Amino acid sequence: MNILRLLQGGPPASRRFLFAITSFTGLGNAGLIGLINQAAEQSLLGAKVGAQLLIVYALTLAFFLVSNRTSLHQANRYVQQRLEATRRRIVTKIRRADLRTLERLGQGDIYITVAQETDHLSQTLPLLIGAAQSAFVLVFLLLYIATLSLISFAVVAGVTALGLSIFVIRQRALTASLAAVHYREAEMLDSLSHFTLGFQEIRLNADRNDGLFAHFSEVADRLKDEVIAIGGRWVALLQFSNAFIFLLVGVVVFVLPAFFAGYTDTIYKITAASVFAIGPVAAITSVVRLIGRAEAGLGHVYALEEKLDENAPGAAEKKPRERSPFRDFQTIELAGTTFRYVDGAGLTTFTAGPLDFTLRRGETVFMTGGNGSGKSTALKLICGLYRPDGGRILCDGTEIDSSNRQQYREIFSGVFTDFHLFDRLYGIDADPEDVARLIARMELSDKVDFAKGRFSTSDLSTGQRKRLAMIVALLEDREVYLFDEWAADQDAHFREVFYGEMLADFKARGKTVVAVTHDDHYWDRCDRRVALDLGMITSGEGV
Ligand SMILES: Nc1ncnc2c1ncn2[C@@H]1O[C@H](COP(=O)(O)OP(=O)(O)OP(=O)(O)O)[C@@H](O)[C@H]1O
Repeated sequence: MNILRLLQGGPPASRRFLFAITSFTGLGNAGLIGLINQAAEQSLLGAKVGAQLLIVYALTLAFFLVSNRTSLHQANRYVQQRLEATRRRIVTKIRRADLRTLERLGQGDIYITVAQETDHLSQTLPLLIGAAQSAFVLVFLLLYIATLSLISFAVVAGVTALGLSIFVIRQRALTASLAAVHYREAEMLDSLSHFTLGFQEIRLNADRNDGLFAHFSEVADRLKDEVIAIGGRWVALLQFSNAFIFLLVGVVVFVLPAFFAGYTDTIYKITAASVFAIGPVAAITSVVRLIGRAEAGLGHVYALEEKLDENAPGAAEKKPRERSPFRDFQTIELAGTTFRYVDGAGLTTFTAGPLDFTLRRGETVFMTGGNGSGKSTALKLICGLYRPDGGRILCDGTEIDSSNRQQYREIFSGVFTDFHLFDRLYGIDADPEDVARLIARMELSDKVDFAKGRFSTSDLSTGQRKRLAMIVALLEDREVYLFDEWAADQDAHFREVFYGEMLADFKARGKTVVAVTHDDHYWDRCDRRVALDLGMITSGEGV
């Protein structure tokens, strides 16, 4: 059970304390029921209910209230700590994952699972402690019945065990259906996102708009049907629990007296104890849906974690960063390096390489080729974002493997086609004056401000966003710069700045540059050009 797996992970002392305090609550609750029974019996026999019983009752009530309160507080604290630890663990795995693993998982799944599911769990799991308390009450009630009549205990325990087994089987079916709803919800969200992301396109084409809406309605309809079916299962489970408890009381009141002599003396107390069980049983069944939802939610969290674990880099790659020993490199060599994109069915969709290529310190290399020829893939291989499937990458003769790959990555910076602008300069201790100078150099002074480690920007065009990404890359001050069609979104003036001034600046500062470009009239601005086709280097001067 996923909930147990989550709860088991915490500090043993807190777990034991939670277990103990919750069982005390159940004990207090059952004690109160026993005392009520005793007082009622005395009244029935015409005896006066003594002050002693009243005091014991008041003390038991105080014990119950204190342990109940402590149990709920402790459960909330414990669950939030467990969820926080799970969130941290998953984010740690994400930040250490392979780029390919993350590309395969997709952002939507990660976001929904880490943010939405854990948030939902943080609200529902503490509520389940009420059900746990009720479970303890039931256990103590059974023990109480055992003190009254062993035969009744055996019958009631037997019927309860049978009822519980049926309940658990049905509850599992409900959990499985809830897991299926998760995928339907994701499908619905996906369909919904087309309305906002593709708003311009659907407003220009009414037929597309209608087609998308028809698809959305279909998906939403399927989700509704699934949720209604789950509602039906839940109602059936609820009805079963109600029927079960009255069946139990019926057995105690009508069946047992017919079979056992002397039973009539205790029938009153056992009946009362059975009736008191109605509350706890109702409390447990009322959270069944929540348990199912929490089980399914945690199932997704653990499934995501397993996918992240499948391709996790070796432990050596997780080492904290030191100053990279590769910063003074002279050559980077790709020797027969290959890389494959593999789809969900395990089929290779594209192969890059074998690539044989040497990059020397300080040179400016242009990478050219048609769409889909593998230029971006080659860049990600060169900088160690993709692990080669075959061949080797050597830096000054040292092979790059999982023990040094992170240190190797630390000599690279750049702007990829799918670059991301962070909200602040994480991990870069930049002098605000340098930043201001670069903002002016990129002609963004009227658009971008920098204060307290953060950029504040008004709406930027794609070209302007790329210029801001360039500022961040320059502030990183790395040895090798990779640019994937950086100039493609710049105007003629800024293209000239890039090819005419910036590349010369990089060279003057001894930086190595590999730039993917389609701008053939600037091809003379590099030391050499490497052309790719179908993932292979087809020509290159001095390769
Ligand atoms: N993340 C990915 N998952 C699966 N296949 C991919 C992925 N990225 C690229 N590909 C495939 O690999 C091939 C090479 O793509 P790549 O982006 O490296 O080419 P490119 O030369 O940079 O193209 P372009 O000039 O259009 O940017 C293409 O067939 C593409 O469909």
